[in-house]
Formats: sequence, structure tokens, C-alpha cells
Amino acid sequence: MLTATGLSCIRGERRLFSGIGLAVAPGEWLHLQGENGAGKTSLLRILVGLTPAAEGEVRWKGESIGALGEEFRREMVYLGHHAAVKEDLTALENLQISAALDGSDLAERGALAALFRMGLKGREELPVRVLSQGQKRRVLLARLLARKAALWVLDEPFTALDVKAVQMLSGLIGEHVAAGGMAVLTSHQSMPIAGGRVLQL
Ligand SMILES: Nc1ncnc2c1ncn2[C@@H]1O[C@H](COP(=O)(O)OP(=O)(O)OP(=O)(O)O)[C@@H](O)[C@H]1O
Repeated sequence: MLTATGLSCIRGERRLFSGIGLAVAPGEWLHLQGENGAGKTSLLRILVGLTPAAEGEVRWKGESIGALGEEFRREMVYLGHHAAVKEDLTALENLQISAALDGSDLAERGALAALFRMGLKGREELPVRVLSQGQKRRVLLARLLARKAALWVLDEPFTALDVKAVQMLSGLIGEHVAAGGMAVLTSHQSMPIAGGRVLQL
């Protein structure tokens, strides 16, 4: 379970938010909403431990994420708004390298299965620079399938995806949550996925 209490965030001279508390249990997902600049990305970065909160604490299974360190990172996947693929590497290489950087060993078979499920069959050996924007996003999203992480933290995951890919990703999040996974995501569109709650910033 992911919990946060009393979170506040200051950017430059501005206090973006304060007193934010949340809890996401297995089988639940949280839809973080708010206007442009409200602080959604800032909150996600605090939740995954990339930015320190001005006040408050984030806990994973009751332990502070700061104290857990690597142990927490292994159990979650964070896909940031500006997450990028490495343009000169193939889709397959990108996926295997990001797995290695996350500290897990991803066999080629598993990586290919994830890419095929994301609709990238026939594109796996091409340098990513020749793929379309939406296909590049699909390469990033394949990380969700390649890793068996309990917590998915996704910043605007539907950006650049076509209608079919949006449906596929909604389906994946739904399956993940139905199987006892957890997710926190930002999106300006509504999503018909069971187990969701909204947090308005
Ligand atoms: N490192 C920083 N230094 C100064 N200001 C920052 C920094 N990072 C973010 N901000 C500011 O904090 C505010 C919130 O940014 P953030 O990216 O969290 O918003 P958001 O809700 O995700 O917005 P969007 O919907 O446009 O993606 C913005 O005004 C932004 O300019």
C-alpha cells in the first residue's frame, strides 16, 4: 500500500500544494487531476522519491520510501511525462536496457512478448528514431508489461497514443488493478477503469 501524509511542495516562490494525503491499496488506482501547472507532475515525483517534499512523508507498505530506497524502486515503475527512449537503439534494446537500469534482468523472449503486446511486432529491431511518436510511447509503455511491478506511477500516459492504444492501455491498467496491482496516474481525460478514485489538486 502506498500512503502519503501532509505533503506540501514549494516551487520557486510558489507553494503549489500543502496538506495532501492519499492512500492507494492493492486493487485500487488514483486519478490525479488538476489544471496545467497545478502540481501533478511535482506530486508524482515526490511519490516516487525523485523530489523531496517540503513537508510530509510517503510510505510504501508502512515504511518510509527514503529508508526503503532500492527496495521501493524495484517494486514500482515510474513513467515520467518526459520519459524518453534512446533514439539510436532498437525498441528491443531500449526495453532491455531500461530493465537493466531498474535492476532486473529481462530475457529477450519476455521483452519481445511485451513489445508485441504493445503492437510493435515488426518494429522491434528498428532504431527507435525511425518510429512515430506514438510508437515511441508504446516502447516506453512496454516497460509496464516487462516488469512485474506492484505500483505503476504514470504521468500523462495517454499522450500521443491513438484511439486503439488508449483503449489497450486502459485495459492494461484495468487488468493490473484487478490483479491486485496499484496505480497513480495523471490524465486530462476520464477513464472507465474500475477501482479508481480522484484526487483533485
Ligand atoms: N524545478 C522547478 N523550479 C521552478 N518551478 C518549477 C519547477 N518545477 C515545476 N515548477 C513549476 O511548478 C508548477 C507545477 O508544475 P507541474 O509540472 O508539477 O504541474 P502539472 O500539474 O503537472 O502541469 P501540466 O498539467 O501542465 O503538466 C508550474 O508552474 C511549474 O512551472
